[in-house]
Amino acid sequence: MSRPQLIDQIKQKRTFLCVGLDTDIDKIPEFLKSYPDPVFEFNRRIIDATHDLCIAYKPNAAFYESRGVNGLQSLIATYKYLPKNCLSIIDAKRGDIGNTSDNYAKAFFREDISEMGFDAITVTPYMGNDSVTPYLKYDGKWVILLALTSSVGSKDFQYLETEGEFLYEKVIQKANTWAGADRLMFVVGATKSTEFTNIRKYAPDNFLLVPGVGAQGGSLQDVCKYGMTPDCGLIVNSSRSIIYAGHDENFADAARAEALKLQQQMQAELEKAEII
Ligand SMILES: O=c1ccn([C@@H]2O[C@H](COP(=O)(O)O)[C@@H](O)[C@H]2O)c(=O)[nH]1
Repeated sequence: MSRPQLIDQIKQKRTFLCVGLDTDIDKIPEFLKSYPDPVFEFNRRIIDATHDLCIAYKPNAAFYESRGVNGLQSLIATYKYLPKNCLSIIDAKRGDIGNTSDNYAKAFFREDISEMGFDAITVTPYMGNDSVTPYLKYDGKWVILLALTSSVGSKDFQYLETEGEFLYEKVIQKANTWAGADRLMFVVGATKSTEFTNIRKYAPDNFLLVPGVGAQGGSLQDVCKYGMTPDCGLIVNSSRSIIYAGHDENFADAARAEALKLQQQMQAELEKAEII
């Protein structure tokens, strides 16, 4: 999905919500366990219940890889089921030397080889240019680089000062010399909303993938106040607060109700900023 298509989806659907598919087999309703692929069945019902309220889905690779071959089958089935008008993000947080990154890129971008052709992948920046460029070779695919994460541990490295700047500021500036805002996004945690004004100095046009609203307590309103651009520039993810909102046969309805609350708040923010 290109940048203009993404912006168009945000305006049409009046939302910039990403539903995180962090599907833990131990947390899904018991009645789904009789299905051949319970995790896929759970995801399928969540997607059916939310696709008009969001513009992206983000399966987190850890929840699938931890189940070995079965998990990979669930991930592939989920990828294939994702609506084409939603940005598909694999939250894999990969990063390694060039030839290894080439293979991570194949794993998640080359549908002809791996059966998965996600639109975007999250990547860690700390091994530098040659670890990131293999993902940028794929025209039309997005790299979403970790900049300032929602984690408490972000202070350990991302706030280290070097040449008068925080490391996360350097990451954003350097990475923006590798690709444009039509291919590169950054992860910035909603729990860091006070930093958004600063981040926009270095990333005025990039879309930001913002996790941390919902279970981690980040404020959607603050994220919008300090991080929104004339193109919206935000994809706000929520995983647990949506997908585990209900625990019985009605879990998909409960997920929809939570997604709807966020969509309505996002619509209000888009209207306030006169984007729609
Ligand atoms: O800084 C980061 C980067 C990634 N994540 C991921 O986003 C979701 C958040 O899930 P919630 O249930 O809404 O808290 C999850 O997949 C994380 O691995 C993040 O939280 N912070």
